Amino acid sequence: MPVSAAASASPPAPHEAAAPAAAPAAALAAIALRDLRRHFAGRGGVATKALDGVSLDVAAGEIFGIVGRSGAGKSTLIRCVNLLERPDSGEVRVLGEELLDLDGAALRDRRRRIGMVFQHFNLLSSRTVADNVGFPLEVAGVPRAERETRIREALALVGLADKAGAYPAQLSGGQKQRVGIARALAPRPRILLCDEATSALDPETTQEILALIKRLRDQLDLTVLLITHEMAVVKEICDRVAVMERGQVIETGRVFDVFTQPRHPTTRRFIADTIGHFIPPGTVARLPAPRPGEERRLLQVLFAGPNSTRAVISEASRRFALDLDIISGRIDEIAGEPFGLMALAAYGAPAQIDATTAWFAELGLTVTPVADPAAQTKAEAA
Ligand SMILES: Nc1ncnc2c1ncn2[C@@H]1O[C@H](COP(=O)(O)OP(=O)(O)OP(=O)(O)O)[C@@H](O)[C@H]1O
Repeated sequence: MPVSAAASASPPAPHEAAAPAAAPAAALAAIALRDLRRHFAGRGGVATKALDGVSLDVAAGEIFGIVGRSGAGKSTLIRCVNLLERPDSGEVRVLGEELLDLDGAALRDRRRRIGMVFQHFNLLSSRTVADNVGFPLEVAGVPRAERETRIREALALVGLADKAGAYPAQLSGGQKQRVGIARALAPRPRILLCDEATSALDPETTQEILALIKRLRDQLDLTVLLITHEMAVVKEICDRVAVMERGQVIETGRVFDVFTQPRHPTTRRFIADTIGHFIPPGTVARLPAPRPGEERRLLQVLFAGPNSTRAVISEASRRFALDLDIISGRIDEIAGEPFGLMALAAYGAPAQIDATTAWFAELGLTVTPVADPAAQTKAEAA
């Protein structure tokens, strides 16, 4: 079925967040999933809905992350893309072709365009690095001379040209994962699926492997779909992200937009875990008390884009006749774009503080109230 015809007949992927311009048209999607459902029979006859109507488009050349807690359905979803897992219903279009319509030799052939990298590397311990990398080629019947060329090529791509004769037990975790990636690349795929590829690695090695995946995407023009339970991985390398919960995609969009303007409470929790605690409680304890008739409110302000915060804060103090103390602040980067996170203590009449937060929102700043421990203690005493 031609992709464009199929795309016009299918519903678009739901929950697409801001910046629709960044979302691919289904016709350009390297991977287009529509309404995927996969139920597993559970104990006592209660079915687990591992996938409960998932639709997604992954554009050619992008790194797309799927994030979710354990049991959200991520593994089931990624395994549906190469039909290691067959959905009960839905559509799995990869590189313009419906895979569910294929079987036998045709399906095996199309799967060679989809490489897969695993959390625990899945290397054969009795084989050398070169023989592990060449394994999928051997299975596909690629002649020896061609195999050797491709093995050399794949090992060079991951920086392990000198380890061809080593055995997996002689390698570090990061090197084993590089072998896993070389094995996925040996058949020269167009798509790379990464199933928690860095979850078994320490933070430094994780950074190295993520940088490698990004470089390979650029160098080979790959499309990468990765699943992870860590928003930090998404923040590091993904262009777009989908957040999954209980078999459904609950939010999707450009990584920068999802981080700076999360809409779903689960996404907010994921992001809070990544950005970390922001207002040190000791600092709050040392803040002055509000004057009579005034209120003290703690606010977290996230800003992205052109507004200079310093100018915004002094302007707000003048406009709304209130004091704004900066408690802490930092600049971070998501997908190469800077954003700032600041904690403020606002002192003034409640109506003026409300007007200030409304004005900040109008300027495109994301304002989140933070519980004031002093106010809580007072309320408890009353
Ligand atoms: N083969 C299976 N048989 C029965 N239930 C399954 C099977 N595979 C997955 N499930 C169930 O489907 C749900 C989704 O599982 P899945 O592994 O896709 O989630 P996940 O987000 O990848 O979680 P994890 O990171 O823990 O693997 C879970 O409740 C899981 O127990």
